Amino acid sequence: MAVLRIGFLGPSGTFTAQAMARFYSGQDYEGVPYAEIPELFGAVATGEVAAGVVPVENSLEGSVNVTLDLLVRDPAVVIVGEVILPVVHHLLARRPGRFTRVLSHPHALAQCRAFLERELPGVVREATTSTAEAARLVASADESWAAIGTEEAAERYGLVVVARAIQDSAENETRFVVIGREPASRTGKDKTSIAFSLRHDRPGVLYAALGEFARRGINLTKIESRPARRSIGHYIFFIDCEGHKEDAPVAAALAAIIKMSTFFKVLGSYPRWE
Ligand SMILES: O=C(O)C(=O)Cc1ccccc1
Repeated sequence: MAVLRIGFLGPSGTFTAQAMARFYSGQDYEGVPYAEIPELFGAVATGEVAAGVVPVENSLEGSVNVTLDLLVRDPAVVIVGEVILPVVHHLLARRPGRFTRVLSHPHALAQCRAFLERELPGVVREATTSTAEAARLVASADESWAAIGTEEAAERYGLVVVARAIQDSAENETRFVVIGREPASRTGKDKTSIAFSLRHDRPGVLYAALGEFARRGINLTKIESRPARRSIGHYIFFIDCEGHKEDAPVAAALAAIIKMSTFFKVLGSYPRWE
């Protein structure tokens, strides 16, 4: 049988690669790196890869907006799984010394803000598409450049760890989603993600929408609003709740919310990460 091809935010050595390894542990798969999240969604949509792993939210920095926007807009892609991982950042360089520039994914730079202000004041911060891409670039740049990333990236690109665990909070966690084309089957320990926009025609519509979950005793694990990419005042709400969309209480709550919405999409029902 052909090996399962799984796309991930690459190159090798990213946190997303760690998430993929956890999700697919024990399975025969080949990781296919993509430098950009939109490219990876495209590869899943066309079937170039069987599934893909992308970061979606971080406990310090919040959502990865591009992932949320693509989950809403891409009609071919659904969430089929999730992975939550602790994230530990290291400062990587060709050798210890004085640095003039530090490269990383914008979320990694933000998660290490206190360290950078304290230890590397005035050093230029440069955003890259991933932490491993930063390490890859630093490996062939001037010795005064450093990257923030994983230990795997240091090994892979021939860098050393010059400062360990530099993130602002020890509790830093990132949630990744696994995306595919076919919905995941029900396991009994599932979660459902939805996105919707509410009618503006009466007061209290968000309250009413939340009430559909509350009065059925359905636990919410996330709520967030994003601009609907129209004028100010138009939002898309993202809600994750416990249960599968085919469980009777969840199905009834979703049916009620559809009636209040101008836009509604189930992003996926999938096994909860425990
Ligand atoms: O760049 C990476 O390594 C990623 O996988 C994205 C990311 C960046 C920062 C924290 C968690 C995930």
